Amino acid sequence: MKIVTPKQMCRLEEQSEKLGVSKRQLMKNAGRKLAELIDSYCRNEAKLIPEECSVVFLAGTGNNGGDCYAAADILLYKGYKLTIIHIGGLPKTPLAQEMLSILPRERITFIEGFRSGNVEAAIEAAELDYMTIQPRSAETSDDSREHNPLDDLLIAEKKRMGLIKGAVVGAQVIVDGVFGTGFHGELDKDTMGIFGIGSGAYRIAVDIPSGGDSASGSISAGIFKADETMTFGFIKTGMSQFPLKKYCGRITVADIGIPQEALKILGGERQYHRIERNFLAFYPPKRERDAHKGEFGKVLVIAGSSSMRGAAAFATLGALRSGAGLVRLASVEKCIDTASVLTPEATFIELDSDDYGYMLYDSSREPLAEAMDKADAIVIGCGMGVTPDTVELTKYVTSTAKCPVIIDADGINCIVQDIDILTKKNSDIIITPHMGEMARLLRCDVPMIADKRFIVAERYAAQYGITVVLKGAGTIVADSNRVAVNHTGNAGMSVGGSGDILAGIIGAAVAQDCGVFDGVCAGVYMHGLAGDAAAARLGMEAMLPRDIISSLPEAFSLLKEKKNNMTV
Ligand SMILES: NC(=O)C1=CN([C@@H]2O[C@H](COP(=O)(O)OP(=O)(O)OC[C@H]3O[C@@H](n4cnc5c(N)ncnc54)[C@H](O)[C@@H]3O)[C@@H](O)[C@H]2O)[C@@H](O)CC1
Ligand SMILES: [K+]
Repeated sequence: MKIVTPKQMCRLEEQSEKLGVSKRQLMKNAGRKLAELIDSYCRNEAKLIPEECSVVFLAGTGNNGGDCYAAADILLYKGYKLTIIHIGGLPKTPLAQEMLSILPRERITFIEGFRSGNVEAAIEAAELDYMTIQPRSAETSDDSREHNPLDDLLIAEKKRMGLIKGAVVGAQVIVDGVFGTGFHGELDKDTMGIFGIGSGAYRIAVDIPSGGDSASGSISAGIFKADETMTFGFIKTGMSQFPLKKYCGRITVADIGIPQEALKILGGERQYHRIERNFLAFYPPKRERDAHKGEFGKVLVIAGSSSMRGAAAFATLGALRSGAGLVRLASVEKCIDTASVLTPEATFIELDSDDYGYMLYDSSREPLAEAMDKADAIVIGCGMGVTPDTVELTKYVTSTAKCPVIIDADGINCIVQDIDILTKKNSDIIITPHMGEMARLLRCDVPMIADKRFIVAERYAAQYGITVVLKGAGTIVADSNRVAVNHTGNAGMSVGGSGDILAGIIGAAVAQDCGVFDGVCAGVYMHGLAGDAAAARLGMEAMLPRDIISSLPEAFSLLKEKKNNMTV
């Protein structure tokens, strides 16, 4: 499924206008889809008739609010009880103003959900009064107090707040149309307060939950928490990322009539996708009845050290369980002893180690050169340690390999030591950092990466001409002109060892001639799908990385089922 950045969405809307579908029409269509969603929820899920349903729209000053007015126009004639709370002021965009102007004011309850300047002044004055004026003497009775006009304003303000609270608490549906793709910065306290009013209503966000950054997925404090988000045209990139994704609830994509032809405007730029069934049409490659092992790719895994033996075994098993024809593990003796018990199907190349159990460079070159020559994909780094020798080894591999190289874990830490590993490459390179490793690569803090996952992955991929797999919930795969986001996987996979398996699965997909970008996407998706199958069987708490491996057969069946049933 295609996803877009908010900027791309704006360009699509502009182009749509040029092609004859005006923004006004798009807003009307958005309103109609939103009204259909609300109507369907009330009738089919809440099992209520419109006359029993109170729908409260929280409408901001921009076009997101405009969508609410367009929806209200339709719901009103179906018989719904409607309240519109203006948040932040009255509409400012011409389209939203027009949509509001056609609503029959007498049939809708309108509430100002923002303070006027006078009220702000009254509150300030009251606070000042509270802080500076001495307590009145016992003889001064209330009757003798001078009438203060500010008191009237404060009473009116209390009443206004009471009205807002009453409307929200009594609603069956609350619709958040405060901010859409135009949001930036932080929510103000008033808006947060209104979002925070407790209510049993069904909460629908229009386009994106207000307070969310539709480009990056970062959020402001007090963001609207939706049960469902109806987004228009396409899912926005930020909605595929956490924390925003958590606040979207169920996501429905509404077709608002953007002409297919408008998409051509995005032709020359980076394309964004969600990885799903359609994306994996080529995967796994077909197995003919007379196929032999040589047809399904040879993966060379260079991994492990005497203190991290499991990592090498996991990467090897990940590759074997994902269809690779032949898998060779090059590692130190202790690691091979462990891996040969766990993965007898693999073959092994024993490399010399230093006194601490890490691979040595000089003596490894020759045996590796021969193995690299035969490989269709190389996985390097899992549990390898970072020493001057492993740095040299990684550089040697990327500068001489003739097939794609997947650099994981300590392989990435080696890049931190020597960027030549990426600049002097001889073939396609894929790096698979989690956010901590990416932060080390960029010499910055993890929160900086978390806030800008797309930008970071895209720019790093473009800068070095490589494929970046930025791991974490909503893993991003980026090369120089494409970005794909994964949605499979769960928190039970956040255990040491999961990443090694992913590197092996990607190695197998790439070795099976699936193409680098597509193969990487397939690997990321299958890893998550196997994790989901393991979590369903064992629970997120108890599952182990080895269960991801044992769930790979189920994941392949699930993928086949999805393809047969045409589900995502
Ligand atoms: N342009 C179009 O053709 C269409 C737009 N649509 C809707 O329009 C939305 C985008 O509308 P807008 O661009 O008007 O933007 P929004 O409605 O998201 O935001 C409106 C205003 O809020 C202000 N604002 C942003 N952050 C703020 C903050 N932290 N505190 C206070 N004010 C803040 C902005 O400056 C802007 O003036 C979409 O999300 C979608 O819902 C849909 O109607 C479909 C068609
Ligand atoms: K919204």
